[in-house]
Amino acid sequence: MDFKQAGLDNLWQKVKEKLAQTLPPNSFQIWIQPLVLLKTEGDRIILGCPNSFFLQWVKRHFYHFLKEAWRQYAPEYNDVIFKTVKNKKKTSIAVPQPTLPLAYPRLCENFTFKEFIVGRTNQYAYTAAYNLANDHLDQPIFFCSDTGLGKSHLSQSIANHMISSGKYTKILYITAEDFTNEMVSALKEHRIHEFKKKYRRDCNVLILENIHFLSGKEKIQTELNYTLDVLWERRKKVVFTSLIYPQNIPGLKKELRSRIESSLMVPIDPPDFKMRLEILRKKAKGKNVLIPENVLEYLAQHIDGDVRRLESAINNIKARSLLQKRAIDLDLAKEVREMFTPRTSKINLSEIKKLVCQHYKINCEDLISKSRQKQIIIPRKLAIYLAKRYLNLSLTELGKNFRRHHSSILNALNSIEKEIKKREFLSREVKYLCKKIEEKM
Ligand SMILES: Nc1ncnc2c1ncn2[C@@H]1O[C@H](COP(=O)(O)OP(=O)(O)OP(=O)(O)O)[C@@H](O)[C@H]1O
Repeated sequence: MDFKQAGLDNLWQKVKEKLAQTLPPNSFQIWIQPLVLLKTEGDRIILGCPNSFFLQWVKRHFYHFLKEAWRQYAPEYNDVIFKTVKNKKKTSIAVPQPTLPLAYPRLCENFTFKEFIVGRTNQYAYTAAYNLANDHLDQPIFFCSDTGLGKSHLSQSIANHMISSGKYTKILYITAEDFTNEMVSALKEHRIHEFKKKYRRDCNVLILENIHFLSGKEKIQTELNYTLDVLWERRKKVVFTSLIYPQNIPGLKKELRSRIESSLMVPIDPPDFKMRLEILRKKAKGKNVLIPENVLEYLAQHIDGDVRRLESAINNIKARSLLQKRAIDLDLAKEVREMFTPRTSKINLSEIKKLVCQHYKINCEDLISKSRQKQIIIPRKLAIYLAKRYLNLSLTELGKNFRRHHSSILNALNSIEKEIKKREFLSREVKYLCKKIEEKM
């Protein structure tokens, strides 16, 4: 018998017993039990993992626990190294497949149903999400709203709820952009089968954010079509989010559009005064900051739209009161509110439009016309871009001001940003116009 190995096995047993007391039973069972003590190399312990996914996960989440536990029982070992072992020692240990949801690393733990303020404008969205998370709804959901109105919060609440209920495993939460990147690298690295398996066979719940990003990406759309067919055939749950409805997403192939349109279409509108007040109250409480009711009401009255603005108002109130040692009163609230309303105080939309039109020698009416002439399209897109940049108007507000649907606004913003990056001449024009605007501010 190899005494050194026997001693090591003994130590490993103790390390595992220690971890069994420290870690949640599920985590221990799934991630520590399958590890195999391979050998030592100098002051390093080498542990074997069943596959590379497992290895990455354990390294990321349990490395410090393992290192500390080893140090406690055998201080001569300073480090823990992981290696994959292909079936070598498998005979002695049953290796469970990782059953934890793959979504864990990407979810924000505060995005829960409990933290979500429900009111007139998002009641339907909340109810749909809650029912899907509790398995009372089979249909896919399509959450649609302008930015910062709770699409990610609700879709992640579904995932967080499912995880904590323990009923669902293999929840995939991913943005359409990451889905695209993952598919492109899978193609390049000849791992497309693995990719397909992950999204079609190994997935019980797919939450795909920002579907509008797939605009014009035909290959990805085709892959997603097949994936959705398989998931629906297997009665799996699917959730989409987007800034715009499928019929308004430019460059969305009709096959994918029709599949997505079979979902429950769920809009989320901007919060009304009552909800804004409630959101401010709750966020202030969450940040441990005591804000008088009249200040909260003032902020709710004057800061609307995007909920991120409300969160930021609370953060700014808190920071100013702490750093400048000031009382939280209406004066402070007015200063903070100013930061969210530059459009009324300094530069406004008509000045931006006028500046662009003067520069390109066109008529201001052309900006809102239907003209597709090149000499009009570029200034129009630039005016939209500058209005977004300096006035932080939402897509809906921009749409109203340029007499366009907000999907066309989104399209204009995406394409002009690309063109500015690509064309040196245009980038110089933008710099010049920005300088002119900033001089007026
Ligand atoms: N009803 C609500 N109650 C509490 N917090 C909310 C609510 N709606 C939004 N929020 C908060 O506002 C912030 C922005 O929300 P979220 O990220 O979900 O928006 P989004 O619609 O996904 O935006 P985007 O389109 O820009 O990704 C988050 O911190 C979220 O917690």
